[in-house]
Amino acid sequence: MIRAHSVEAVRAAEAAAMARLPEGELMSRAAHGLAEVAAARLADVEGTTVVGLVGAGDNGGDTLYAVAQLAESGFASAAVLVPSAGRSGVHAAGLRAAESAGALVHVAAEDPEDAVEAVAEAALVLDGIVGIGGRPGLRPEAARLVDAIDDDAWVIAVDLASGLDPAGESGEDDAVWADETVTFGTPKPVHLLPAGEAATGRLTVVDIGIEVDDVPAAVERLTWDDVTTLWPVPGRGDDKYSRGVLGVVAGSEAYPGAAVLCTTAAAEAGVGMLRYVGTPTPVGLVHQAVPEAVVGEGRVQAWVVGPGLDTDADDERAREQLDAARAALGSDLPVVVDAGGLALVEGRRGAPTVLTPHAGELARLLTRLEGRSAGTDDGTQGGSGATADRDRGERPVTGPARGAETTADDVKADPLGHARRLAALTGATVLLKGATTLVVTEGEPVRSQADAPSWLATAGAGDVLSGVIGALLASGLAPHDAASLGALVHGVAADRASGGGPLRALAVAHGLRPTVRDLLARGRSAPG
Ligand SMILES: NC(=O)C1=CN([C@@H]2O[C@H](COP(=O)(O)OP(=O)(O)OC[C@H]3O[C@@H](n4cnc5c(N)ncnc54)[C@H](O)[C@@H]3O)[C@@H](O)[C@H]2O)[C@@H](O)CC1
Ligand SMILES: Nc1ncnc2c1ncn2[C@@H]1O[C@H](COP(=O)(O)OP(=O)(O)O)[C@@H](O)[C@H]1O
Ligand SMILES: [K+]
Repeated sequence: MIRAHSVEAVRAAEAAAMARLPEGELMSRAAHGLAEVAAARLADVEGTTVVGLVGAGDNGGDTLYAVAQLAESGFASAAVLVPSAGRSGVHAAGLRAAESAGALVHVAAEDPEDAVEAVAEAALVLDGIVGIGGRPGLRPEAARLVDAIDDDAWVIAVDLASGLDPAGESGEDDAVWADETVTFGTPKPVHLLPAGEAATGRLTVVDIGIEVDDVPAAVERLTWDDVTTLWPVPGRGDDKYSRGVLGVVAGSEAYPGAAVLCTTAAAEAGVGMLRYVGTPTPVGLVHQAVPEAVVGEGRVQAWVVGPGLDTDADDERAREQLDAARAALGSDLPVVVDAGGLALVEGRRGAPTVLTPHAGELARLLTRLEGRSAGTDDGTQGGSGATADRDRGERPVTGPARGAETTADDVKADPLGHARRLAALTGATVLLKGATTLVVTEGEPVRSQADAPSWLATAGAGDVLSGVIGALLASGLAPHDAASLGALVHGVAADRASGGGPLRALAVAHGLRPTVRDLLARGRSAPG
């Protein structure tokens, strides 16, 4: 698992490390690690000129020492001092080190043209304008220098790309766009969250000796190794029931294919048994595509409700199916709610729940639930779960924008904030789909998965995802683990099925079995 820590946690760990290490040791380790990465990249880029953009804080200090080391190693190195205070505005000892190593120094406040020219000539740029002490955005004098960076230059962000919000909460257009980020001690939230991930580029973590293993993470990302630990593997004593039965209420006369995609995915993910509830056309298709599935209601350990569900359909079979969907939502069983099922969510359930909206669905659901919470309804889910919620006195629905409309663009501008709002409103695990998929559960570190190729943005891919997560929930995984592990394996299966080319959702579903097999085999062959 990759764990990112908040700025506060990093500062506390840094203070603890500084108390037991000689003065300047942490910065020296950071600068050394940075210079080593830069030297390795210089072997690959055309040209050998390195320019460090140096801001007022310790991020600029790291950069000055790295420029010094690169100059000593024989690279044509320069520092461009960004602050309006010029020389006196940057890390003094770092500046002395850079100058005595032979690096050129350009002071933007004294000769802006000369500074811009120096930046434009660099084959490799170290962005040391601001790090974890930075506020989002770039000041005009910094932006001018950043604009001068050559398109072909390799840009290494020092700790994080300047201009980004270190917490990754607010997006920022005015930031350095790095090819690569060299960060110190531990990743920061911005590196893993949609607001900063693209501008971060490749991420390298340099160990500087700060200790954060026991500190709760702010953001987590599951890696392939986690599949070995988390994936439910049957044992000798298991049977199909003990492994978990999944009920799927999906598909409709309007969207029958969703039922095939969802049940195929659950079967490919290795669920113990599948029950399917639907209308005649998808029932026929599921019979053909997934002969393992048993049609009709019965005892299950978890439900998937919603892929391809047509909540406007009004014939008798459709009404029966919608009744089954509402009963699942009103039950005390774990449920994955996707697509059409989201329209049936009335607020808190008293049982484990994973909501899997994309940005538009999340916006619609928030608008509806927050509109309701502005009125008299207490927002709890109908059925037996609602009674249980009220009896336990769960808190009423609250939200910052009660009654206001939320749009898909609002969600895209602040995915994490909106996913958190829906999680707070419903008590559910919210999986917000996108290039980076977020999994938010109150009281848990946010999980962020970015395993899939852009080709996965194709119709039906979400139906497959809900089937995988349903299979994991039925086997007993907690919603937070089921959702994030499901997103990881779905993304890896998509990547393998794509191989750099077009993808269809059914291929992702069929890729699940070999993907899980290979990820588990990888764990078995790993040393230790
Ligand atoms: N915390 C740690 O464990 C370590 C930190 N180190 C480095 O120290 C950095 C943090 O240093 P600081 O706390 O000095 O903070 P920064 O260097 O990140 O930035 C603070 C300075 O930048 C200015 N500033 C803030 N936002 C700005 C903006 N948008 N445009 C222009 N200027 C802006 C502030 O006025 C302040 O002078 C880390 O990112 C890392 O690079 C390393 O030296 C090693 C260890
Ligand atoms: N740009 C992208 N890169 C990678 N994955 C993406 C991208 N855009 C969407 N996805 C993924 O593709 C899937 C699309 O699901 P969804 O929008 O529900 O489609 P559908 O409703 O047609 O099944 C989700 O798993 C989502 O995370
Ligand atoms: K930086």
